[in-house]
Amino acid sequence: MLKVPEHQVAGHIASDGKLGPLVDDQGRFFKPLQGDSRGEHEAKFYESFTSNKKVPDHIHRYFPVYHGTQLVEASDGSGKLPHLVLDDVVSGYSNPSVMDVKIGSRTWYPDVSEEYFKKCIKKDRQTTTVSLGFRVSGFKIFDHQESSFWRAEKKLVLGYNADGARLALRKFVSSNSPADSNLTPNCAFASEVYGGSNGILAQLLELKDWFEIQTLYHFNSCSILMIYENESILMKEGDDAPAARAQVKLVDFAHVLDGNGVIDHNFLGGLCSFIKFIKDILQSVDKRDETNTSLLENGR
Ligand SMILES: O=P(O)(O)O[C@@H]1[C@@H](OP(=O)(O)O)[C@H](OP(=O)(O)O)[C@H](O)[C@H](OP(=O)(O)O)[C@H]1OP(=O)(O)O
Ligand SMILES: Nc1ncnc2c1ncn2[C@@H]1O[C@H](COP(=O)(O)OP(=O)(O)O)[C@@H](O)[C@H]1O
Repeated sequence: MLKVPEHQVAGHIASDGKLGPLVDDQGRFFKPLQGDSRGEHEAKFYESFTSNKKVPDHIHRYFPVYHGTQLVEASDGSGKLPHLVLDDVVSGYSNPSVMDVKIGSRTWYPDVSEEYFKKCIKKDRQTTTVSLGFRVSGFKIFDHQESSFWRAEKKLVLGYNADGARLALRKFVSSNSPADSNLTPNCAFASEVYGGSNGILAQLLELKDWFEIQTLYHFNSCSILMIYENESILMKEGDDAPAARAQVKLVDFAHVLDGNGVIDHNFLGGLCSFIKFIKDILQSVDKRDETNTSLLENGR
């Protein structure tokens, strides 16, 4: 039995009879092949990428595993439609916080129609795509006060300026109430989620190393998904298991082009800018912790 994904944070959503992705209870994510040949294009990308021996093994883990296409009942009631069958990257999590960040300082690319170009550039200018090289597309976090999920409103997210994006990235790793806009995010989970040898920053840096040299694909309009587990994060003490299980995944390959021997400077530039935001948060948290420690040591 397929159902609407509980943890989807952006893109086309299968609610109110609309066409969107579905999930099963076996950890599979079914994304309907979009019209305008975008769906076939995405399927072709997955086929090429999956079998591409030039892509290093350690890079494959940043992409959802692809299981081909399958005809399944579409969410909009229009009957059976072909869907991409992917691993559901959040299926192993009980209470995942998830954020979708679209990378690049432009979402259009050479040879698109004038109409598509205009649509993209308008959105790129209205959001932080042009100014920062990335935009937050959507996120949901676990509200530890309410023991329920809190979802950022799409309209507000798409209206973020640089400060808004920075605040969202801090909020994403905070334990204080996300619903209260007067509270300064405490970044309680920053070190655990963004930092450490397996954290988000380490994964982004590994991806950056590859993007600095890869000339196989140009990842136009593609997103980074950040995921972490909340279930055990607050009761981690004394437990050696990595509580946060922070993960970076790349999704949405409807607009990927052949790299033709040229690095993907649009994605790489955006990724570097995004990394700087994450580093700054970690630095500010380290500084705060140092100050608190020295205050404690001085008995104040
Ligand atoms: O439909 P919209 O206006 O919400 O735009 C979609 C975008 O939503 P946004 O408003 O930027 O969050 C959406 O962005 P997200 O996936 O939400 O980041 C995509 O850009 C989508 O195009 P495609 O599936 O990548 O070809 C976009 O879909 P198309 O309009 O290009 O079909
Ligand atoms: N393999 C996956 N597993 C789990 N969730 C996914 C997966 N792929 C996408 N998603 C969710 O769906 C959202 C939209 O995906 P995306 O591929 O960008 O769709 P669209 O083409 O409609 O924009 C993402 O923000 C994420 O929340």
